Amino acid sequence: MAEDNTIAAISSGTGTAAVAVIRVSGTEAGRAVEALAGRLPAPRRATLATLRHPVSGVLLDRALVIWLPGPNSVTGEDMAEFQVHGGRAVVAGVIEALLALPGIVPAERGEFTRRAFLNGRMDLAEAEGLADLLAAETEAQRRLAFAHAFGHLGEQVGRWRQRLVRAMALIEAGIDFAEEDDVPAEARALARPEAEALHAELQAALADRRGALVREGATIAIAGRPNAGKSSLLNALAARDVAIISDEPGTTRDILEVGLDLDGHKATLIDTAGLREAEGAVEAEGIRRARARIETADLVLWVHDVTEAPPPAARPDIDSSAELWLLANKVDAAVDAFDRPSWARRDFAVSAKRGEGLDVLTDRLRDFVAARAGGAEHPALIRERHRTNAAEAEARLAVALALWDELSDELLAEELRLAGRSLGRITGAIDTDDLLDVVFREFCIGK
Ligand SMILES: Nc1nc2c(ncn2[C@@H]2O[C@H](COP(=O)(O)OP(=O)(O)OP(=O)(O)O)[C@@H](O)[C@H]2O)c(=O)[nH]1
Ligand SMILES: [K+]
Ligand SMILES: [Mg+2]
Repeated sequence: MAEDNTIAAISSGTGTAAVAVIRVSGTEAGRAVEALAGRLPAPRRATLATLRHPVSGVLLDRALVIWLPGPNSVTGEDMAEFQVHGGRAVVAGVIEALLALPGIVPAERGEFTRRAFLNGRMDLAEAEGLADLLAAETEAQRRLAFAHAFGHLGEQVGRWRQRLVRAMALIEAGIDFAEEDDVPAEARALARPEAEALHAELQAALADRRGALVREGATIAIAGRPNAGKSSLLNALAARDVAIISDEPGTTRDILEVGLDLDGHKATLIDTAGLREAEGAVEAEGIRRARARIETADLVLWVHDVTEAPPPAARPDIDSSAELWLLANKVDAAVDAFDRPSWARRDFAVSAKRGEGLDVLTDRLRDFVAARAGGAEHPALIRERHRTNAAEAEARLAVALALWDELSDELLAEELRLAGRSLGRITGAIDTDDLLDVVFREFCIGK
């Protein structure tokens, strides 16, 4: 699929650097190299060249030039790469020179990757993984993104579609060759286990929430009564003076968020308004927001001021299915022993003010996030788009399985085909030709 324009852009980010990489992709890439460097170097060899402006002849830079003829290039098109000195004026001069050539335009955001996808150099999920790789901030994010950028989801979708194709092949065989004797009558019965297995696999993949946890990070909400020391804890864990702390109950109203990197795992720590009967409209709104945010958290740290009373025996009144940990705070001021109340999964004796117990807490937080996000195999569905398509396929299969004995062969095959289309959308490929291949390969119909 050839694009009309040849695109050019700096690929190494803006700002001064030792080296800047300028990439060109499209049919004019070769001519662009000739125009600036005076000749086309041997393919795939970094070659030192003097670059001049093609119109004015002005000297631009001495640079490494790499000529990458398609289709075996990242985009699938002819490409060229100029590694120039990374000054702003050098980069601007080379780009200006490139754009002065006919047929070369500035690349749009993501356009190199888009062309790579259109030319079949990568599937949609890989393109998304590449975007994640560029955005990765933590080690866990980098690993997941790397897997996805190099085919992890595509391979999984391929295996799912194979199951569908086998099931459809069996059913289609029943349709196309209904008159012939040597096609087993139980084709439909043979197809069902494939559909069931796929359905179960999709359900399991949809139940796996690790992708969002790694990409967006776990949300850890700090909750408790006013003045328990929630904001003090946020500041202590973030090692920054983020939240206002005071001895006045009801200090925090807005939700405050800080990002934590817990040994390579991303987490978002949230400070919330103290929960009580509000004394005014503003505090009431703060409490409403706090409750809403606590509801969706992956973990709730319930901070309790032990100088006031022992921790409550009854579960705090919050709407959340997340694990609740009890933080008995201000142990620097009171050290009475207490039994862990039954609602608390874990308890920690801490002093947000003096830092006592916070190392242990941080270690357990890291374990929590690592256990939730980790696992032998990387998660498959890590974006809402993946989930939507997989959920569509899962719903189609659920219908097909529920009505397996009632639907005609045609309708049953159609349901499965639609499930396959939903799966195909995940990688951006909806091919159907493989269907007949499987009929012949697996079923020996022509015999
Ligand atoms: N002695 C002692 N005092 C603490 C500790 N943690 C917090 N405090 C004090 O408790 C008071 C309230 O602290 P905050 O961090 O503002 O409490 P909060 O839970 O955020 O309060 P609200 O935002 O009003 O709900 C302040 O005077 C803190 O200095 C602690 O570990 N030990
Ligand atoms: K306070
Ligand atoms: Mg506060």
